[in-house]
Amino acid sequence: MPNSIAFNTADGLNDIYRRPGGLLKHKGYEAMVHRAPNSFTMRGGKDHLRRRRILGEGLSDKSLRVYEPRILEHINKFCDIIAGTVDQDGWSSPKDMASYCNYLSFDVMSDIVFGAKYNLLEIDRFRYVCKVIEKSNERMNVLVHAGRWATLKLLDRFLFRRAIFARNRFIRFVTRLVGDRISKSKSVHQLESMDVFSHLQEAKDPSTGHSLSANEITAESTTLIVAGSDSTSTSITSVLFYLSHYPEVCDRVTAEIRNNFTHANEICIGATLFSCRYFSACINEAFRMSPAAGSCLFRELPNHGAVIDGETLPGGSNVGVGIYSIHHNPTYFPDPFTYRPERWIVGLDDATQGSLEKGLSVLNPFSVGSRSCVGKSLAMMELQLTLASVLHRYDIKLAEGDLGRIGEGHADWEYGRHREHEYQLYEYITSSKMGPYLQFRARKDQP
Ligand code: HEM
Repeated sequence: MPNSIAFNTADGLNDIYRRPGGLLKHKGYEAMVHRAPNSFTMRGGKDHLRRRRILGEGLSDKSLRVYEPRILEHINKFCDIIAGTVDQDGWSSPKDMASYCNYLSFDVMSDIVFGAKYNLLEIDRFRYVCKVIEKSNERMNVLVHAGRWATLKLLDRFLFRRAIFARNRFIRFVTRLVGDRISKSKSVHQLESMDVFSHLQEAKDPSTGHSLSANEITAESTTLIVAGSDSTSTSITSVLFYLSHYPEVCDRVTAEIRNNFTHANEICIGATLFSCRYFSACINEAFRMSPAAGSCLFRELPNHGAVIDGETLPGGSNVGVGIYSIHHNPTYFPDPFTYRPERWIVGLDDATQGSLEKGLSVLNPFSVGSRSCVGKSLAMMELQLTLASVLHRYDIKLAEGDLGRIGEGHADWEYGRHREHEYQLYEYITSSKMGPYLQFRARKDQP
């Protein structure tokens, strides 16, 4: 795109995303609008701020405390299922974490957003939804980044026939989901049923007193499912990929979790989990290495132009920072393609306060500023609870043979995909992925 410039510096990140007043998202985001814009696709302005405030309530710390027990139920089911039947040494059969984490995240998101129990973890019937979201995003990604395709309707239909079919299937699924939720809201008014949808239904515009329309509520809740499930699943699989490829790191973080929680049912969001510094470092390092949304999130400069990272640029240009790129910039992260959680803890390895601050200044898997991820706390809750529960209950190992190689790069693949110890993600707004295939064994010293 000749009018778009990507920066790869901390100053660029600040000038673009933390700018007072914010920059508009670039026009390509409009390609994602269906029926009504939502907080993700709105380019900016007061409407976006209002919408974001409403969502913020549904995803506030207070709401998350209500959701936590429900999230833990899904996670416990996930833990039971991944262990499944075991061989004579107690190891489960290899499980594809990409699929199981997709099911888990979808179950959590549909429960938290709609109060719906689809139980993809146990039942096949609705698993197709994860696949159609991914397929549909292949096309969306092209439309967002190269909007002109959208105007070439015949070509669009020809090239993306299957993606369009997938999108229509997803829309039919969501229409039914919303319909079910609306009928439920007429009969149920208990706290247990609280979900993000109920916040959207109850919200009123403070200036006009108007509620959101049915189309707006649908658009908003749909985007939460799409934005929230795939990205969280990728982030969980990514940590599991690195732990299974760096056994000494895995041993260390497992010991930390087991030393801090005697029983798995003690695991919850709170001071003890936050005190597990190595655990947090493992998550940060996976976010850095394989961010779920790794591309350049373009913003449009105002008509009068702007100075970005010392460069004067004309109005209308698109500017952004590639999240994957800056996470691998050696200025901020020496030896950027090695998974090294120690870099996030001062005093361990060669990490100093200065190097830590440098790294933190550009670590942005959730983006930064006024358009950063509104679901970050929910995502972190699911991610931390899932990983801590798995590590507490199970020893893990990579499947043997070719199965264990799935998700890795290969020396004879093209440059950039050649690193065996790098989890391979494929950018489609969020990411698609395969593997890792892991085996689980109940820990021997089970308390
Ligand atoms: C680890 C998991 C997640 C990651 C890595 C992630 C990442 C991101 C990123 C990078 C953005 C900025 C996108 C852009 O500017 O185009 C974003 C925005 C957003 N995310 Fe997330 N996200 C995650 C989980 C979630 C969850 C669980 C939800 C819903 C509950 C969610 C809802 C949203 C929404 C609505 C926006 C748009 C916010 C706005 O523009 O004001 N995300 N996310």
